[in-house]
Amino acid sequence: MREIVTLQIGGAGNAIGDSFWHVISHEHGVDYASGRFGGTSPLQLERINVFFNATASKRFYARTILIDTEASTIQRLNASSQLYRPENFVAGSESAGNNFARGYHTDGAAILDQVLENTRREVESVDSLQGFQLLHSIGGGTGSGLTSLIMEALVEQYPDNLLCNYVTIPSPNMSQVVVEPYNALLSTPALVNNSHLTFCLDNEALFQICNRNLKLKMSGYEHINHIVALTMSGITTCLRFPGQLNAGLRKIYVNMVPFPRLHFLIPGFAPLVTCKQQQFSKGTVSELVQQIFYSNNLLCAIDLRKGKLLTAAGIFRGRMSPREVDQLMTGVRNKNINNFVDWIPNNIKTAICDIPPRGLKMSATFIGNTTAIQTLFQRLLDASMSMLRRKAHLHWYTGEGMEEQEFQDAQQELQAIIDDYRSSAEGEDSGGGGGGGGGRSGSAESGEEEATPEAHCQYCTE
Ligand SMILES: Nc1nc2c(ncn2[C@@H]2O[C@H](COP(=O)(O)OP(=O)(O)OP(=O)(O)O)[C@@H](O)[C@H]2O)c(=O)[nH]1
Ligand SMILES: [Mg+2]
Repeated sequence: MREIVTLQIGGAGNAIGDSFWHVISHEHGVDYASGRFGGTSPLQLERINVFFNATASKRFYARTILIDTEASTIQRLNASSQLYRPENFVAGSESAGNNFARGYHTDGAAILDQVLENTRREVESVDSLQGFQLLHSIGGGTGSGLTSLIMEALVEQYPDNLLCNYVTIPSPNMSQVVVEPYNALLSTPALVNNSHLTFCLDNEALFQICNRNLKLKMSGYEHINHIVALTMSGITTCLRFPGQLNAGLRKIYVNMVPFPRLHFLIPGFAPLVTCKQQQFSKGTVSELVQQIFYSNNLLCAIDLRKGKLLTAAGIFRGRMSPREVDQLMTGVRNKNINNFVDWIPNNIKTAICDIPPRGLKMSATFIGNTTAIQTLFQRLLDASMSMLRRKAHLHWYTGEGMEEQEFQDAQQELQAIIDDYRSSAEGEDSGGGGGGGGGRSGSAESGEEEATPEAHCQYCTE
């Protein structure tokens, strides 16, 4: 079995991680509170070991390390579920206070050894590790600084395994902390140089999805995290259920990343509509295909039409015809040929899994590697540069041992990735080297389970 070890880091990383485990434990028939299997289909168990460990007493626990510089966030999770192994909680004594430097150099560094020790124990208990999945924000001090430190250590200790990051990107709509753009900027070098696959989860877009698409009254992150968890469940469908294209992290890497540096992926999800709107929808595969290419359904605040897709994938769930899905996806590419680079033929892939997510008859998850991501990076660069020019708030960082030069280096790295994406839109050599698309678009085998979606809405209580 090709197992994955998850590390959920900091406040956002742990909250999103918890939502993810909620969603996927249900899909695999495992009770979130007790960790006991109560499922009905052998398909739920066939690849459960990718994300869960089984105990001798037939209970399952999430193969995840829960990490934070402050204890309160992860203590709450410890109390809420037996899905988490008590030894896998790693907490420091004080939050990194929204400061990358404290996450990287002091408060975070103080718990690094324990993180690596717990990780080693999980790695040693599996048959054949495929990689790590790291969940974290880049706005917080722990999510940015400690994660960068952990990534450097993982790359050194496990050079043959892949690192996949699910990164929460800050938005002023969701957080008023002024130094978040600095933390995001300082996270760039580790993400560019050490991550193999980086899924960008932009709070700006998620805020809009809740307000505009779902008309939800927002208080806190609960709804946002649920949408993220549904999307992560979609992305990992092929890893967790048998017979799929992109059935491993490495396959996603090979199919989606044409050059090693250009590994920043934009996820999307459909349907993202209210129950009332759902009543007027025909509920067809064609609608899903249209929706996943709408910028309003992306978890990043970018406009797909302002760039070119290097690669794209659609992961469909529910009972549908693989032929129809393939034809519709190819149709989108043919109709919008100018929005796809012409130097990677067959750069759109599909996969189908019979088992729908809870509460839906059908769903589709999008993964896109698009040059339009420049606008997201430019937003982060501009936000940090306006403060950096005046050296505003810099003393919080230099006071913790950082040099001003580290900001300049990070800025250059962010500018370089913007330039790389820009030149690949123009068809020039991005300088990234290596990589390789390859593979024909394929569709998945059908599973056996009869879909039995429950009669409640994913997004509200209507
Ligand atoms: N999507 C989402 N974003 C969150 C959540 N919690 C915090 N954020 C965002 O994450 C950033 C703050 O990062 P946190 O993860 O709370 O910080 P941390 O990693 O714990 O770091 P410190 O608290 O500074 O030690 C801000 O941009 C918040 O808007 C969450 O549950 N979901
Ligand atoms: Mg925190």
